[in-house]
Amino acid sequence: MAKVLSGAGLRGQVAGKTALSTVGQSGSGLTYRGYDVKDLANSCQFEEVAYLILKGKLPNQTELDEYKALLKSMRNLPEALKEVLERIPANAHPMDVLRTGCSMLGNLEMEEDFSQQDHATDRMLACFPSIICYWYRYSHDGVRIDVETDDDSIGAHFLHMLHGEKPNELHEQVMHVSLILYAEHEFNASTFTARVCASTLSDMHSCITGAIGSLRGPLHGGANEAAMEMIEGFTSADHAEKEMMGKLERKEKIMGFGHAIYSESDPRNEIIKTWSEKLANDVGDTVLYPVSVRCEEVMKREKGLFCNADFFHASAYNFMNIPTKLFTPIFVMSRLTGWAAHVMEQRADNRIIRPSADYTGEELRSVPDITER
Ligand SMILES: CC(=O)SCCNC(=O)CCNC(=O)[C@H](O)C(C)(C)COP(=O)(O)OP(=O)(O)OC[C@H]1O[C@@H](n2cnc3c(N)ncnc32)[C@H](O)[C@@H]1OP(=O)(O)O
Ligand SMILES: O=C([O-])CC(=O)C(=O)O
Repeated sequence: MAKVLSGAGLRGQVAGKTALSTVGQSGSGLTYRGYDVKDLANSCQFEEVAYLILKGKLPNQTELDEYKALLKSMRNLPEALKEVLERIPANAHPMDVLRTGCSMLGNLEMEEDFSQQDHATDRMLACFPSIICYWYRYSHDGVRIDVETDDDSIGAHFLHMLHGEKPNELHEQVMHVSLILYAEHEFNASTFTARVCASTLSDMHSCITGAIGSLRGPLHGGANEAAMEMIEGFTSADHAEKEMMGKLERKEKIMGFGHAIYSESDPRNEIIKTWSEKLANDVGDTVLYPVSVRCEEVMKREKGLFCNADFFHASAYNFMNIPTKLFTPIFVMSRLTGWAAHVMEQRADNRIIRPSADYTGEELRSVPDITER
């Protein structure tokens, strides 16, 4: 008989193997293929880290230049996909738009067999920012933007299309850091979704479409959006403290805090927090950053809970004038690398993922005639 797992949410259960990352092995700490995320965020561009995760090694300069040129050449969108995006209303959630965009791309540029998995992944990495911004600018501003900008990086491409002008150096740098921090995280809910889908030998677009749906929820990637909605309602640090205390008394969950694996801290927090502070100084903010810091203090003091990767991403993105609803789609632009690498890893040593359930329903019984129910 199958062993019944004790904790809800499969917490603490080993569900497979990975060579991609380690998460919270000593209560904190995150590595991608053996490199500390802090070192990667300090010294790399996002495209280097995407290459590391997807291809197994850090690129040399020539490899990086070639990879960036390849991605740059794949930013355009097929007309049929643009037509679909133009039909999605402005009040749709951009995560739903991206889910549809990914699925439609899979119809138009199908992964015929697994030998095309690298191409399918690179194409999505290059054109997800185009999908988000093409829809956003068409539905909100009525313009059909040119998605083939000459920007050097994925982050700059995104900001350029969104704002209609090239980003400054600080903003491009923050996008590199943010995309690196979000890129990979072992068997989190969305990645596990992708692996389960991959284990049926399904195609890459199906795996990624399912993962987008999993990431959307506020207990996972959607927390950066939910955190922003909360902090923008606070007018000062003292106001934030008062409201937070009320929420805790009412036993509400505060988005952007806590973690299923880390027990001491989320190493991504101190990195994005530093960049959020730099951005706050750059825009002369005197409210949002102090409010965020006070929320962090209150949660530590009252609940012993720490900020996860999402909390200070909210203020950082806000300082760069990114609309709140686009926060989680940026997470997708990055996590796509981790998802795809996990799909490839699953395919390389596959057995269909099919756990068992502990049955809690009725004993065996006979079907009554419809007149007797
Ligand atoms: C990039 C990412 O996906 S990071 C995660 C983003 N998600 C969020 O920020 C949503 C808010 N956080 C949470 O809901 C949770 O902390 C999760 C989903 C991240 C982890 O969930 P779990 O591992 O199941 O932790 P769990 O919910 O059991 O928390 C343990 C205790 O801390 C409390 N707690 C955990 N997180 C929070 C929070 N954010 N606010 C208030 N209380 C919390 C729980 O209520 C629980 O208390 P209890 O024992 O009195 O019931
Ligand atoms: O690992 C998790 O459960 C959630 C998380 O932080 C991530 O996916 O980045």
